[in-house]
Amino acid sequence: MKVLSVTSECAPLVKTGGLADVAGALPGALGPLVVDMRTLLPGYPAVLKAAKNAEAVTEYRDLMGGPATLRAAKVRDLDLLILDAPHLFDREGSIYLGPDGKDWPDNPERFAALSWVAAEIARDGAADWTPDVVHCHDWQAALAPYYLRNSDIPTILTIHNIAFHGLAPADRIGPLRLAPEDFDREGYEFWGQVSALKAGLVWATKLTTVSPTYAQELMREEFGMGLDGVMRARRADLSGILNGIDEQTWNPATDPLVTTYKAPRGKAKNKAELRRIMGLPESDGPLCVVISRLTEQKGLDMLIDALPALTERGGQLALLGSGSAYLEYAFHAAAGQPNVAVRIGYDEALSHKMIAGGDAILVPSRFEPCGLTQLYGLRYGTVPVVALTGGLADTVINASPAALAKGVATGIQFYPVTTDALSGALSRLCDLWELPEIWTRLQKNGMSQPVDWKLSAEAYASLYEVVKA
Ligand SMILES: Nc1ncnc2c1ncn2[C@@H]1O[C@H](COP(=O)(O)OP(=O)(O)O[C@H]2O[C@H](CO)[C@@H](O)[C@H](O)[C@H]2O)[C@@H](O)[C@H]1O
Repeated sequence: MKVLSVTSECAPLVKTGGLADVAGALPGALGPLVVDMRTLLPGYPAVLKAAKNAEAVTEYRDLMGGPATLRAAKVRDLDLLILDAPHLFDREGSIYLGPDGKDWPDNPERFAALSWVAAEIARDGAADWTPDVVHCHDWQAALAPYYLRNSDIPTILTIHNIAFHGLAPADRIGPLRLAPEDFDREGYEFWGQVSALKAGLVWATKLTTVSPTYAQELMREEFGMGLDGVMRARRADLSGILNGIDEQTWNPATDPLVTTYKAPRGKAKNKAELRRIMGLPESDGPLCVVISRLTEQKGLDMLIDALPALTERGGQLALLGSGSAYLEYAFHAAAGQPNVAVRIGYDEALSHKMIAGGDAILVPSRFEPCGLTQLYGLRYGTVPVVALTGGLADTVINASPAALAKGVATGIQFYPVTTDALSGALSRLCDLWELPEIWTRLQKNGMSQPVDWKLSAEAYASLYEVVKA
């Protein structure tokens, strides 16, 4: 089975969020299932630098406004096809945002070009390789199923986050190589604009998202971001396949970035080190960590108001994140308290030290397609405190009296997703922290819960067989 994975980011080469982790881990997870996956990725400067010996395999004279070259390279264990299009991708800084912090104005063209080339590879092959299935991720790759609409090549679109639609004004229909007759409610039109994501949702052979609960939520108005009707119409083709984590990178027993451990007591050194790095004093309460993009989705504005429920019981917070100016400012201000430490920025190495050194990890998201940091938390014996939504609902077993009695709980869930309920969850956390036997049980249960890719890779491999048949 040959599968072309089409993505705008891929760890460890280029990452802004969880999409990169998934795109980077899938090929390795699918290898043992005899799936030959190649990854089509934009030729950002960091990618071309990492793939210095990339070989040119196809030239395009005019790809959305300039010439481009498709290059093939192997970087670490990833088989890459890199779209080297300097007019679209040779830019320093963020891969999606210009220096003004706003989307690059030509983002629609940049990722339409990626999708167009995916369709070309699917039709004509590249480097003596032709995929059986095209697996697209998020809006950046969602035009590929549309460009392949008149072929019998099967496509899968995975929704990592339905909040991002890839909208463009209607006057871009021509430049984006779209057929004007499909600009309607049944097609890629969304309230008078072009929606790349909707095109994929309508034309892909199958749709997936990254947890079973989010698959159900997407069909509801509260979560569908205006596309719940499309999701309901495609209900029969939609499934939820839970993300796993890459255990080569995230394993407390082998992680080179932390003092390694196999049992919860091994966390003590990491906790002391984390306190030192973050400048936090000794304290009796639980040390909670957050590693997150700072956006509305992640619900961290509620955490600012709920913090007293933690700090008044001796608890501490260490937060690493970046994003909205308002939240960055609010957390800076919160860091004035002695038991709160905040790092604004993106720091992969620190994120490992935080997961290893924290007692608990907080993920109070308003919606969460899957969520990866709670999975890291489980693996590292860092008890997750999560909102009851999406993949957070599917991956954590709430410490209810019944689950505690049975000895199966792995964390704390709260609902509704409000400041009061989050405060309540932080109080429960402090209660459980004061019961060391139960606390250690939670940690051990989490550490032994499978969070790797095995089952999910099998689910993707079966889906590839279904669409290919
Ligand atoms: N400041 C920082 N420094 C270092 N590392 C940082 C960081 N901020 C975030 N990260 C890392 O980025 C990743 C974020 O992944 P998540 O799944 O939590 O959310 P995201 O919303 O980006 O992903 C979307 O796609 C993924 C993948 O499908 C879904 O799990 C998720 O629900 C969906 O919203 C994690 O690996 C995290 O450690």
